[in-house]
Amino acid sequence: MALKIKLNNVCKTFDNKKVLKDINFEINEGKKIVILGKSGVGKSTLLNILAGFDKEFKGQLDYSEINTPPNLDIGFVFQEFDQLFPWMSVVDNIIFPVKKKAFDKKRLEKLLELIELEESKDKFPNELSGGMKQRVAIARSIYNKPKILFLDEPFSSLDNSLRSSLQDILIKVSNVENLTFVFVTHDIREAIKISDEIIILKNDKVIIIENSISKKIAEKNIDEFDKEYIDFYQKIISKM
Ligand SMILES: Nc1ncnc2c1ncn2[C@@H]1O[C@H](COP(=O)(O)OP(=O)(O)OP(=O)(O)O)[C@@H](O)[C@H]1O
Repeated sequence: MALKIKLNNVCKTFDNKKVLKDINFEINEGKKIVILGKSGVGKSTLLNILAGFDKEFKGQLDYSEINTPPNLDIGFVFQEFDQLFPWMSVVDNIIFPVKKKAFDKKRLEKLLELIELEESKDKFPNELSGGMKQRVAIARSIYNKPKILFLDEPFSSLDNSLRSSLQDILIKVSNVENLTFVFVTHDIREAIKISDEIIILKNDKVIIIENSISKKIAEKNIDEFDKEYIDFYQKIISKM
């Protein structure tokens, strides 16, 4: 059996305000999924429900081949740069979730190389840039080989060139590790670049689009695809 998360009529209300209404879709193993939508549409709310942080919702959420989260079957990367422990080195932050149970030196070395952290491994968070902190957060979230990784706008506070290099690292890591991930963003360009499936969210509406272009973008310059695809997504969002 393969990993599957199935949402059935998921609804969420805050103070009588319906934020999510009858959301239905599936997350399947190996997929790189982006949830795309304007600010305030409920992307983080949905991610928190999927990751098991918020249990107060209506509807059904079925997990196959994964223990109902939150637990170490999932990894989570937040937007904020302060998600690392300031009193721990890069290495200690990365191995923290499983420190006592199973420290795996080879695993650590592989991740430090893959996420380009070798030279910073003994530094502390206050010696790192925002981009470096987010790289450490990614390394920590996947050290234990979670079955699925959730990322909530992890690069949105970075400038464009740094953001692009972090996207490249995420693509590389997810290919090498065969990661299933769900990534929230309001940036169409980012969504097109890193996903193979885009879920466009607008309250009670969800449109799912297979993103065959992402593989081509990995080899070419995204600007070559800008006009056609960004116009396409903008039209969909404005019509929803
Ligand atoms: N704990 C809460 N209590 C009350 N309202 C909330 C709470 N969390 C979120 N909301 C409201 O739910 C709506 C959706 O918020 P959410 O953060 O999920 O949106 P988002 O699409 O992730 O936005 P952004 O892109 O700006 O982060 C917003 O109107 C927000 O104010």
